[in-house]
Amino acid sequence: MGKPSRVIKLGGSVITCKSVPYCLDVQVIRQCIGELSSFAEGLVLVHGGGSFGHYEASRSNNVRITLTAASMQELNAYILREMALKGIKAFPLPGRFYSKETIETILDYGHVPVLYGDIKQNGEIVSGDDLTVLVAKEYSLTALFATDVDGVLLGNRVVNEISSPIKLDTLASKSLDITGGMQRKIEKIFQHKVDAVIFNGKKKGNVYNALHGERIGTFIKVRK
Ligand SMILES: Nc1ncnc2c1ncn2[C@@H]1O[C@H](COP(=O)(O)OP(=O)(O)OP(=O)(O)O)[C@@H](O)[C@H]1O
Ligand SMILES: C=C(C)CCOP(=O)(O)O
Repeated sequence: MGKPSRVIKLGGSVITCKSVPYCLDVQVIRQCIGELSSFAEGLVLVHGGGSFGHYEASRSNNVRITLTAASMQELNAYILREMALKGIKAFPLPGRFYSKETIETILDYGHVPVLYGDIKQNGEIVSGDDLTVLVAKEYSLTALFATDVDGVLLGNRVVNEISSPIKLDTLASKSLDITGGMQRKIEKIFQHKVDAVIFNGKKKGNVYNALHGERIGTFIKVRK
């Protein structure tokens, strides 16, 4: 069975303009997909919700669940098409259908599984952060998180390495986020005991460098 060799999440803050509803950062999406194309073999790609899923999930109306699911499907379809344009065989796996077996089957057929943050019928949100740490844990991989900041910031400076849970001074957010942002991401990484890298995915070369195993951004060292 195909086993993943790398897992990376392109955060919603990277692939969308997170403060503007339904706004894709097309140039950055193309740049990221171009950079990850050299690592397609064994790759698991996850993406977040940004101003698609977070926008719809934070509105209150009686079709919130429908629109949240639809917005994420729409964002995912865009990512899949851009991957296809680069010749990458990619196949969607909505977060609500996550299973290790499905990932391995998609890999067996020679596709890159593209998982994404999602909503279930009962309204429960499945965060792309959870999916990323689950895959990293299952296959003992380092979870790579591309965001729109250079790493974890403490007093305006990027922390190079974190080896115990920290409480962040949360930066004032200009955008909607219903899954807990950077603080929850770090908590989930420690809860699931996976190593992780948090870096700026908007900057050219960073997705390539992270997948290549270079030290960029913040390294979260959890495993002994
Ligand atoms: N101390 C901090 N260090 C770094 N980022 C922080 C901090 N406090 C808040 N943030 C915010 O965290 C954001 C990144 O986390 P967020 O979960 O929003 O990203 P994402 O995973 O790309 O988004 P999505 O959930 O849409 O996929 C940054 O945009 C930044 O403003
Ligand atoms: C808001 C929705 C539907 C997805 C959340 O996924 P995330 O952006 O990875 O936290």
